[in-house]
Amino acid sequence: MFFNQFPTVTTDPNKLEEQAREVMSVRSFNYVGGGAGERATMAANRLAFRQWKIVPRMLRPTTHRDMSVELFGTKQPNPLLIAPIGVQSIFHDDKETGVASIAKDIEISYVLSTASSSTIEEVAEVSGNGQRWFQLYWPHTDSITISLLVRAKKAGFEVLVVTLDTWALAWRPWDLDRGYVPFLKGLGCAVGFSDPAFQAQFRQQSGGKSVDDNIVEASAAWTADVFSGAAHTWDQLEVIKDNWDGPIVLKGIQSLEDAKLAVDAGMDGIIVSNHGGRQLDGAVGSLDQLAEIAEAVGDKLTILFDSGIRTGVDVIKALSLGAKAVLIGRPWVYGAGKAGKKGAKDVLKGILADLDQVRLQLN
Ligand SMILES: Cc1cc2nc3c(=O)[nH]c(=O)nc-3n(C[C@H](O)[C@H](O)[C@H](O)COP(=O)(O)O)c2cc1C
Ligand SMILES: O=C(O)C(=O)c1ccccc1
Repeated sequence: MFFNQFPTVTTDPNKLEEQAREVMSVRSFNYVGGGAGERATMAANRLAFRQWKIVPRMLRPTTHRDMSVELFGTKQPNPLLIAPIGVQSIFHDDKETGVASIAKDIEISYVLSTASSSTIEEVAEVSGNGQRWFQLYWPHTDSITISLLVRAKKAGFEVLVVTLDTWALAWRPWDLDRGYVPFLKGLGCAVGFSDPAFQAQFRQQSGGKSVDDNIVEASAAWTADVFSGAAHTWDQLEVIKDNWDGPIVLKGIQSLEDAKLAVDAGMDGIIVSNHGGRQLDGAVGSLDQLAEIAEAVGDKLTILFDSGIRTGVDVIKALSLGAKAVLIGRPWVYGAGKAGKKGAKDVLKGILADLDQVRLQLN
């Protein structure tokens, strides 16, 4: 796969961020480019990739470079997924619906975040028969959780991803210094604001007010339910299991102990991830945890990986260490920041093309 015209974005993974910074507003760029604390875990994520190196082999056939993979009974032509990334409207005008539409075009599975600026139903409509998963930021009110799950199922989202590492946003200096909390202004709240159970709760708590006419208050109520800082616990996964008919994947697993608990809890998959170093600064590089976890539980549930993937070689390294597929995060947001959904598409097509070239070199 080659680009036969100039791509909208640089093909150099190390220039992508800089190119996005030139055109994005400072606050939007800082939101995606920033991380927790000193950004030490962000650095550790990349260092972990650098520490693994490949030993090439020769004189083996290269015509068969199929990278397709079957995830939860559905075959996809490549081992990539689009990581759930909230508040797309602060990065580009095409929002989640735009990114979901290009995901369908290039046959990469789309994972929709609860913190989106498009609704579940809007994304389902553009996604059509494209493969789509729903990422849950797990509300504290069960009726709201259940309502989100019912909506996602009805809209054709096949796999549920439950994120465990973000009960509140971490200490992120790049945002804090500018007092930037997008969802307190209603940005990235479309999934919540369109939810009948949340709307009913808000009406009751606010003495009959509607969400649409009271965005600031509604944002505070939504954030209090979803990002209160209070974690759920392993036993509460029953609520989700009872209300989701399909595979469940836990996102944010970093320790072998938790991977084993996920097996005990009857989960179908885990995403070995540290949220791209955005939550716990000082946490280990995500790739450093992958091999141990995959060796211990890789035959009991599906292992997926994210945090730090930038190139085709990175994908190969994560697969070699035991991931069945990987999620791509910041790179496509930088592409979208530069050139909307076309930019996101070119970044993802670039990673696919790079991956194919790497596969060719590997023989
Ligand atoms: C701007 C931004 C927003 C994110 N929003 C979400 C989200 O809504 N839900 C979620 O589970 N993870 C979210 N993540 C984490 C990503 O899904 C993924 O774990 C992370 O981006 C991987 O790190 P990398 O992009 O450095 O490779 C977000 C990440 C970024 C950069
Ligand atoms: O910024 C994030 O990492 C994230 O996960 C998130 C959480 C809430 C709203 C938007 C994004």
